Amino acid sequence: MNAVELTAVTKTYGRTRALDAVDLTFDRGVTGLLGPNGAGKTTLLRIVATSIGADSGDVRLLGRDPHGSHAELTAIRRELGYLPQELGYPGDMTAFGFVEYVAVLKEWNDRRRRLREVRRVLELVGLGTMATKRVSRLSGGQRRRVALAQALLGDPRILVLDEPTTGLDPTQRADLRRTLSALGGHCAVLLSTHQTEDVAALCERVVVLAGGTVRFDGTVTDLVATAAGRVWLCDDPGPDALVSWRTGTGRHHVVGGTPPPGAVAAEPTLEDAYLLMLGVDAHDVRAPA
Ligand SMILES: Nc1ncnc2c1ncn2[C@@H]1O[C@H](COP(=O)(O)OP(=O)(O)OP(=O)(O)O)[C@@H](O)[C@H]1O
Repeated sequence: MNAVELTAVTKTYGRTRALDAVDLTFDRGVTGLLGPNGAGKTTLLRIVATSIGADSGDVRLLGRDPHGSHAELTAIRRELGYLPQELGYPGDMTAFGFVEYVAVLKEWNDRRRRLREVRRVLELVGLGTMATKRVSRLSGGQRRRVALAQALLGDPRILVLDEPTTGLDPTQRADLRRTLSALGGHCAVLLSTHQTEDVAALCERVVVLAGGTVRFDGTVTDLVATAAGRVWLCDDPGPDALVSWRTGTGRHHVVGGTPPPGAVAAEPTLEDAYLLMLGVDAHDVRAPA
């Protein structure tokens, strides 16, 4: 049994088909979800987080049906952590107060165990010394880490993170990568991001979504390999490049098209492979509802 099993999952908002017959399974390990704006990433994550239901198809989480009984849904949610794209903070709570509030909602009824767990997750995200600060007085990156802390309560078996690195500085991103890679040893970590370098640095597996369908599902190495021989460094922008730009060294990084004279083959990055796979207009490709 995989921790997450999605079969022919479809979700439509009005005339927009956000997900179109998606089949995916996730188990232990860190999976990165890439895709342009409007690809369906948040919709997919919200379905896995039991925040919304699919219109059709089958969703199994830890072998259970989230649309089954209330008891089944509660059992799933006890083992699930979710960091939404945006999180509101009620009132003028401290970091500790906010995470404890979520712990109460998650039915951590034993006060001593609850306080210990809140301290543990705040330490885990590096906010141990900030616990008594009001959330409204924290920086954007610190607030994002408070949001992450609540997702880590109870050491979940499924961890759903929607753009977790937004607002984090490089040191905090490195810390987050260390935390998530450790969690991936026993937990299905599913994260969406626009940062291909985070996926390249952290994820064993990458899923590319566009127009509500899965365009790629495999290892980062396999996705990068699809760009082999299609990326160059040269003095001029490529005449028919998919995309090219002048780098800090003064040479042009050219992705796709025919190599200009004097071009030297460059080692492709995950971002190059992603751009080549989707093309520049991928966000316009959408199945009609
Ligand atoms: N509540 C909603 N009502 C109407 N349309 C929605 C709603 N939520 C999402 N959509 C539409 O569904 C499609 C998929 O949206 P979704 O937020 O899942 O994409 P995404 O890949 O997460 O995008 P982004 O990278 O911009 O966050 C988009 O066309 C979006 O406009």
